[in-house]
Amino acid sequence: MYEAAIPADPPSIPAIHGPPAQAVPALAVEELSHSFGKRMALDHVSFAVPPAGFTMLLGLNGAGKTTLFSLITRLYSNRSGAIRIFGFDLRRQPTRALERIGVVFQQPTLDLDLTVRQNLRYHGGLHGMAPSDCEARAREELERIGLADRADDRVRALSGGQRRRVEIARALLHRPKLLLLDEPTVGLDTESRRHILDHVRALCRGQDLAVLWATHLMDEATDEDSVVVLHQGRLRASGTVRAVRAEAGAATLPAAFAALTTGERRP
Ligand SMILES: Nc1ncnc2c1ncn2[C@@H]1O[C@H](COP(=O)(O)OP(=O)(O)OP(=O)(O)O)[C@@H](O)[C@H]1O
Repeated sequence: MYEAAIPADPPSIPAIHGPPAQAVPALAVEELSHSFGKRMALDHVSFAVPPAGFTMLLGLNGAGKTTLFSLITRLYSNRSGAIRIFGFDLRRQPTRALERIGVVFQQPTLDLDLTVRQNLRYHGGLHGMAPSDCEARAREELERIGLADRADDRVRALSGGQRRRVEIARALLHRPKLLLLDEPTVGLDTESRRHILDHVRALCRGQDLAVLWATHLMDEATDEDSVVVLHQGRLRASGTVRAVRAEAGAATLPAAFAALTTGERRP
């Protein structure tokens, strides 16, 4: 009911005269804070993810990456600050905001005793997709990840890397425009890691998709990426890899990251 009072379109109408309108970010996080008791997991964090392209969310253990994902997916509700997805405020327009995102959580969430197809159908049902559309999309995404021939196998029979790929296919089933992945390569061998990363980068290029990929593995970032660096709940840097390197006065991203995440909280 609350949503009916809100304009259907995000606030990005370009002016006919005047400066060109900025593209609405896929994700805008504004002054976001979150505490667990006295522990501040996120402290006035602000950054934006461009509407298409690959953004790495970099942070050591405990930086606040999972807490941030939990707030963006509404597992927790934010009491301070704002989260906008393609201009839709998550608190005021949750349906419009959430339908635009797909999520791969840190912990695997497939039902191991259901088949691949049944897992995808279940997700499509939750998103209100018509069964025929859901079937067609499942076929499309399974073909894209090279697992169409495993659609009727139980997930339990798949390798760790294959399960991750199914989770990515599932996250994309309802055609989101922003894909969030929380440490999606943890626990995978080098080849599976590379395969998953290459797959998501290709999606990003070919599907006009914005990706936010949380990791603490520096070697997963490239010079073309945008990065957001979190440390102990605070934003330490955000922007292109080049800008972040320049800000830290470092020659490489790992060196910049080390410089930005050393020591205690900045005042
Ligand atoms: N449910 C919770 N209850 C209490 N404290 C929590 C809870 N979840 C996270 N924290 C704390 O919040 C801080 C941020 O944790 P978070 O899991 O968001 O970090 P992270 O960057 O995802 O780390 P990791 O890479 O280890 O998953 C940590 O100090 C953590 O101990």
